[in-house]
Amino acid sequence: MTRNPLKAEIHCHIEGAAPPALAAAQASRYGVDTSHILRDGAYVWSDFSEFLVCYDAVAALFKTAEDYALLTETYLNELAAANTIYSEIIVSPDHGDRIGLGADAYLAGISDGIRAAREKTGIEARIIVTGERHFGPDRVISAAEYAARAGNPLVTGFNMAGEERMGRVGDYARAFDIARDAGLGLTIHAGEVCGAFSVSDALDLVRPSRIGHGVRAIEDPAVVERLVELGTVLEVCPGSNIALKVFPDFESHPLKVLRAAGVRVCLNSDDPPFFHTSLEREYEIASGEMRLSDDEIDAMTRTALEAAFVDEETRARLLARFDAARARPGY
Ligand SMILES: Nc1ncnc2[nH]cnc12
Ligand SMILES: [Zn+2]
Repeated sequence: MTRNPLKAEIHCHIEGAAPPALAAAQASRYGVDTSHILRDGAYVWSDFSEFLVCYDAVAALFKTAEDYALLTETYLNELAAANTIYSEIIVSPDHGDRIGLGADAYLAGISDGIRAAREKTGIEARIIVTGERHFGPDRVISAAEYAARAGNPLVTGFNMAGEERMGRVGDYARAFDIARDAGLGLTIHAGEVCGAFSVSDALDLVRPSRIGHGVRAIEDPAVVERLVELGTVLEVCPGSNIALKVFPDFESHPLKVLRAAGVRVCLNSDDPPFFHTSLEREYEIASGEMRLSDDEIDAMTRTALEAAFVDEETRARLLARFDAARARPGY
């Protein structure tokens, strides 16, 4: 019998988790033509720029707080069914604004979805507010200001996603200062589309405890060394990296090498249906294609829980649940 380990993830974009069937249902409800982004039950894009366009078009199909509650609960229930005990969801108040819903209702819907899933399944989840880099520094700063004053106990972190090739990290550093001053955990997409310089810029100018992807640090041993010294956690998303052609195949993906070098890494799904993956599938890839042992995989789950943006009492509870499961005979 194959193992069904306990799982955790700290990097998944909420709109990126929309199953194509749900997006299609939303489109027909609102009378939106999706033939350019959705074909034969799959999202249509061919490179990173097109992926971002497709992502924004899918996001625009969710228009009310109830839509967002449904999307969030659907995703978390699916994670819980795959033995997942913790999830961090990346959300963009800009998307709430762009559809005219407003950031407050957007966040309220997502929070309702989290509470509903927790009640049904026991899964714990938190929200990371993100700025979208391709919307420019002013919007990213506004997103940080919004996160800082949200006053929502589920909002525990700040991120920057989007087009990594736009501007330099320094252009956005002020947003991270605002989020840091508000006590939010910091993470940033870097070293995904751009090379190791982007990771060192992030370390210098943002000083995050985690980096989204970060895998192209592998191109510069000095940057890998810095990640080890600082204990920065890389939120690695192998299926995403292969789908976006950051690396040609799982064989050449650097997860294993980074791990062996002492970098703290964990497994994540990023935008699962866009990349034909799921968190469950990422765990299968780690053990199958990447030949990581059960202990190595469990160590990555533990790293995700150690790096989670939660209060210490919640972290202790999650780690106790994880350790108790591992101690059971036959785990
Ligand atoms: N993989 C990714 N990289 C950057 N921004 C994103 N937004 C959603 N998915 C993303
Ligand atoms: Zn991401």
